Amino acid sequence: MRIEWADGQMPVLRSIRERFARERPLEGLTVGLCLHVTSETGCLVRALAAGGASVALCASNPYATQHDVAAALSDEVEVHTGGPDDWADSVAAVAARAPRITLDDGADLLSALHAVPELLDGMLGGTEETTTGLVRLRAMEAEGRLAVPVIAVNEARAEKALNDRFGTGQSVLDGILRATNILLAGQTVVVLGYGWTGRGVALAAHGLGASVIVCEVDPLRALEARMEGFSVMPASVAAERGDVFITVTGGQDVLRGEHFVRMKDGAVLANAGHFDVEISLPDLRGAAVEVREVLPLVRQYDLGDRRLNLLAGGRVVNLAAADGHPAAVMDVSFALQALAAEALATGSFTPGVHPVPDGIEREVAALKLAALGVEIDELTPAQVAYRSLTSPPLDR
Ligand SMILES: NC(=O)c1ccc[n+]([C@@H]2O[C@H](COP(=O)([O-])OP(=O)(O)OC[C@H]3O[C@@H](n4cnc5c(N)ncnc54)[C@H](O)[C@@H]3O)[C@@H](O)[C@H]2O)c1
Repeated sequence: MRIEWADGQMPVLRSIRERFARERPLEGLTVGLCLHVTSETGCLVRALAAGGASVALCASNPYATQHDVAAALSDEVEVHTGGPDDWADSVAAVAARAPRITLDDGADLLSALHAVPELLDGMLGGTEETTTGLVRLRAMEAEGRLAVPVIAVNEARAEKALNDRFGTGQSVLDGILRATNILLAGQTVVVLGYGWTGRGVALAAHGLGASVIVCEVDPLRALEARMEGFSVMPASVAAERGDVFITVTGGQDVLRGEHFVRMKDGAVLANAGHFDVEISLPDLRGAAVEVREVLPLVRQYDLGDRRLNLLAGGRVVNLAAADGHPAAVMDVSFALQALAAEALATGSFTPGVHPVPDGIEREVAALKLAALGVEIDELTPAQVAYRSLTSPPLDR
């Protein structure tokens, strides 16, 4: 049922699945997937299978597997979802199928294939869903070890604009609200880090009626935040004003002792960055006279004269306290994945990391607009001709 529910929220991927079923662009190819095993991934698996692929799936993170989804998919395709102890075996089992195309979230499958070079024979390439995976793959490329093309889905404009901004923006607040049930309207929310993700969090908090303060270390990003209507100030000043603090920088110790001592009684601390090092837990523990769990996902640090409330132990709050990105956002990510797989099957790429071809970005955006019932203009032939002129005509 969960996959059917996600399918209802993923019209772009559904339309690609329907086209794949007619055109069968992946006919006869084994496609290996090492992704979070979720209902949205189930929809991607079905799209690839409709395109003629023989799909083998393992989990990119054994802790995030939705086991009911894995069980449902195992009736349709090959599924290897090991637990934490035998997770590496499940990745190796998919690698052993010698997939011609891989879809990774963290580069584990492609790394496993590179460990057995004969498995790379005839490989068309892979796609990568996450920053961490691209860091690994670029390191392999720099060392001359990356033997196949990889399409960097994670860096697509559509992915940044929709997934990081709107998906993370909404789901981070969802996590905070589920954990605390506070009213955000009228509160001051401090967003630390104004990248794609931080601006999504700021936008969502503003939309719920909060006053938003942004803290940055990059002058250009800080300027953008200010021009987009947010207050900008150093974290040490924001510490005294905020009711809710959200770190989303990718760095460490963004909130630390010097900030905790300035915060108001009852302040809420949440992290949306990848690792649980953005809020200094050692500093919080060091400053506290007492620590207690006040709600299932809320740990309260009593500093003597004030109490600070840490959500989900400082882990990424939209996954730890909510359900991560909505299916409608994964629709765009996985549409990019499906079309990137098709591009690898039908095109010719050289080994190395490649951006998502512009045509795919445009196709996904156009399909998403169509699903939303939005029409846009097209350039007239005269406008197309004008754009190709090297200098504008002097007379009209
Ligand atoms: N929770 C999710 O679902 C989710 C989704 C996407 C990304 N992320 C994570 O969020 C983090 C940020 O991702 P991004 O794509 O926005 O990155 P980004 O690099 O575009 O933006 C990070 C911003 O933080 C700023 N920054 C760095 N250190 C700072 C500090 N000490 N104080 C204030 N600002 C600081 C940087 O100048 C930059 O503008 C990463 O850890 C990423 O993995 C989480």
